[in-house]
Amino acid sequence: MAWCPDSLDARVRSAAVSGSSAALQPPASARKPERHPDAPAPGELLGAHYEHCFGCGHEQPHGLHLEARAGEGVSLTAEFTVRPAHQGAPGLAHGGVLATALDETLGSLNWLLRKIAVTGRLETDFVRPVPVGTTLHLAAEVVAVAGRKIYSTATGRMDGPTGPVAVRAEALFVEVPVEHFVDNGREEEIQAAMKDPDQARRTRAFEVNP
Ligand SMILES: CCCCCCCC/C=C\CCCCCCCC(=O)SCCNC(=O)CCNC(=O)[C@H](O)C(C)(C)COP(=O)(O)OP(=O)(O)OC[C@H]1O[C@@H](n2cnc3c(N)ncnc32)[C@H](O)[C@@H]1OP(=O)(O)O
Repeated sequence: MAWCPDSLDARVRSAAVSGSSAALQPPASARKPERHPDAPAPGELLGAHYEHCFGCGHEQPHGLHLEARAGEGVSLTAEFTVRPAHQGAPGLAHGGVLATALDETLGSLNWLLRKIAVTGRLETDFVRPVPVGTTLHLAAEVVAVAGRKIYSTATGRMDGPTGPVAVRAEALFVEVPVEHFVDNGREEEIQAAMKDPDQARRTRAFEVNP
């Protein structure tokens, strides 16, 4: 089938109105997210939560090297440039890589709440093919919080921050204690992380600012 921008626009509209699965609908008891008073100011870079993270780690040579910047409220932006290593079809980004970029961007939001949380559910709409060399302009926000459950949404646009939507996602993150990582992570990396003073400082920030 020939590439047709009109039908793509229709799909963007339908993705925006079709809604997500019931598991991603906040319950009636959900409340508005509250930006933590110690969250980075709008415009500030958030920094990596772990230097070897595939999404944001500076010391991860195979990673996406996403850098998120705090926005107003509980929102942020990030940019991701699709490199040849990210291909699925020739010259096009792999969908799993795009989902990773969305997952990382959504995960970074939890810094603004000062909560440690992991992805429970991630639903992704792939709306336009994304060629290698494209810079995706990602924008994400937390829409609701219910107990440990954090509901958030993200879009990735092409040709600038107000360009056409290429991917979008809705997610449910679940807040976890630090023990989630200590108990489940491979011993080798956990020990190294515990010995790293920078990692200890980042982790402590969450523990002393509940
Ligand atoms: C010094 C060393 C320490 C280092 C510290 C490092 C700090 C790092 C800081 C930040 C790291 C952030 C990393 C970001 C990376 C990007 C984001 C990712 O890719 S994260 C990886 C992918 N995700 C997972 O690996 C989760 C695997 N899943 C689990 O571990 C569990 O299933 C978990 C925690 C999600 C839930 O398990 P439960 O036993 O704690 O809690 P339950 O009771 O099952 O769920 C709580 C509520 O959430 C709902 N829920 C859970 N999963 C759901 C799902 N899939 N769909 C819908 N609802 C779900 C449940 O229905 C329940 O709701 P009701 O309270 O009853 O209303």
